[in-house]
Amino acid sequence: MALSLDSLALGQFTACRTQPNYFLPKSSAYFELKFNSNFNFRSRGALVVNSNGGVLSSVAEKKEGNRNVAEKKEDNNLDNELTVVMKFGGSSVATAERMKEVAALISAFPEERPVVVLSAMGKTTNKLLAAGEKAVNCGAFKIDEIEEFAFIKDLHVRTIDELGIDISTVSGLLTRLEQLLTAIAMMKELTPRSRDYLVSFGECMSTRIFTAYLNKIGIKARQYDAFDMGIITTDDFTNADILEATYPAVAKRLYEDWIKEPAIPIVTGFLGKGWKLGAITTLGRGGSDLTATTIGKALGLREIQVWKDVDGVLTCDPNIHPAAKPVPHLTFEEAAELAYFGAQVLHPQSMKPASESDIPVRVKNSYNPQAPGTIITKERDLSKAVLTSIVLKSNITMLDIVSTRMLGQHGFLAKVFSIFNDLRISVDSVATSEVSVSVTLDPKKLPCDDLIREESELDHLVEELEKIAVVNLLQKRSIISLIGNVERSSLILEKAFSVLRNNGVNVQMISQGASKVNISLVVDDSKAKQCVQALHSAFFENEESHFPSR
Ligand SMILES: Nc1ncnc2c1ncn2[C@@H]1O[C@H](COP(=O)(O)OP(=O)(O)O)[C@@H](O)[C@H]1O
Ligand SMILES: N[C@@H](CC(=O)OP(=O)(O)O)C(=O)O
Repeated sequence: MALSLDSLALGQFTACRTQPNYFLPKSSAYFELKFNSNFNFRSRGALVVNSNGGVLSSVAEKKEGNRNVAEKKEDNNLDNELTVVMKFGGSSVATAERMKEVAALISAFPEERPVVVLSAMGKTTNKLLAAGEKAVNCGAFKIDEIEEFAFIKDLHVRTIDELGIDISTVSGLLTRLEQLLTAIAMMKELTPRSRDYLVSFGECMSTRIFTAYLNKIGIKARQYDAFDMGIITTDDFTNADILEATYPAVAKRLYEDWIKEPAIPIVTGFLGKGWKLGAITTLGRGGSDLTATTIGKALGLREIQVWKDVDGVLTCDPNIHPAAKPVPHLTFEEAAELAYFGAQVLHPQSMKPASESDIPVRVKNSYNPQAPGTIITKERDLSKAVLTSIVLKSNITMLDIVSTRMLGQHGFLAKVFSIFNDLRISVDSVATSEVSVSVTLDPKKLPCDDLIREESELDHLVEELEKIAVVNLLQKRSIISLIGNVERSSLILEKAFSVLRNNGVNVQMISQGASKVNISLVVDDSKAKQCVQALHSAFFENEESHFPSR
């Protein structure tokens, strides 16, 4: 395949053809590059080209790893490159006033040149989903009567008025949103693909409004829809995974635009484009965190900041226990376990790109920017660490599966997990004995999108398992995850079981397994919040007990 390669806009290079360690579109080729870019930093990179020699994507990876900004300043004239990602969630951009605060935050760090990732304003995503559900049954001529649609229009038009920018910033999107809701009403159907297109309007509007405001106050900014910027995903609508081809694609687009005319990129969080169908996808609820860490990895930036409405990652969910306190420092592993086992503060997959590129993540409070927040890095000093945080995931289903001795022990576990695999059902935690295995699974992760099908999925799973085992299905359970220093697990368990015993709570399953930082305990939903409060009091507050006398 004759490939004619043009010199990159980034600079001259030498290229050698190799194979990448990730998915490559058909009839394309991958070249390792050694080139001295116009950014005056020596780096190597990768180039994906198609059979006509057209550059599909490229990436500039820093050879020296992540050096701090001060060091790089010595490499003459490096003060023109992007330095950090700043992600602002819905709570941080919920109103015009909040957007002004965020603009002030961005301009408060003149030495930084951020890539800004925004979520939809406030609870717009929830409102869009509710509007879509109502559109299915309301009739094509009654879209205007959907209160959530009216709320969305009013919020965005009012925000534009208060910021003093032109309504044309979002008028086209609002028209298309009404057309989409009408189409959903006519089809009487809201598919996962339509759902993703529907929610995308939230981030598309918030980023356009914010970009227009920044340019109005003299801060040069450029808006990007992530699905047109190189965030390439699987086609798993509502829960798509980022594909490796994203990193060179995003790097190419942002660096080339930055070279042509430096302007702060304002990128839609949460969104991507499926590589096969080319349709808009979303990264799972809270997915803007993953957008931020993905961009940080793609550009090899110094730090990824995730701005929230709390003073960092806390010792538990503040909605469960107001005494929750900020955790100053976490490892990527601790943060990933926290997020996976239910801490809404971070998207479950968001730590992976940051950990892979060893870029620190800082969780800050946009309502209290003076607070230090939480820094998340590869390692931290655990010498004084016992318990770091308590996480609660409710409404979990537990399965006790006892072998009927129809299979030799070696075959029992293999057969059990092959059934889960065949039904595409993921398992959260496992505890096994010689003749039984207990697993927990999150109904929200069942491969279906409604409650009725959820029950039938579970019935099908039990039916298959009962061919080789006696199955006990236990619903309305909670997993309490104790994230901490595994070297102190005996102390953690001794204290935790004392607290739970004093609360009259029976632990139905315990799992520590592969994770070195997480001990999971399964209890009844009805007791879970009380347990978290009592555990928090015992581990993070004064020593006296907070339990009812027994
Ligand atoms: N361990 C925790 N630490 C901090 N916040 C938590 C924790 N567990 C749950 N939360 C909740 O997560 C919220 C912040 O996450 P999120 O709603 O995604 O913020 P944003 O929309 O700004 O990205 C907090 O308001 C808090 O209620
Ligand atoms: N707006 C999307 C994406 C997101 O990450 O939002 P937030 O940053 O507010 O959690 C959602 O609600 O899921």
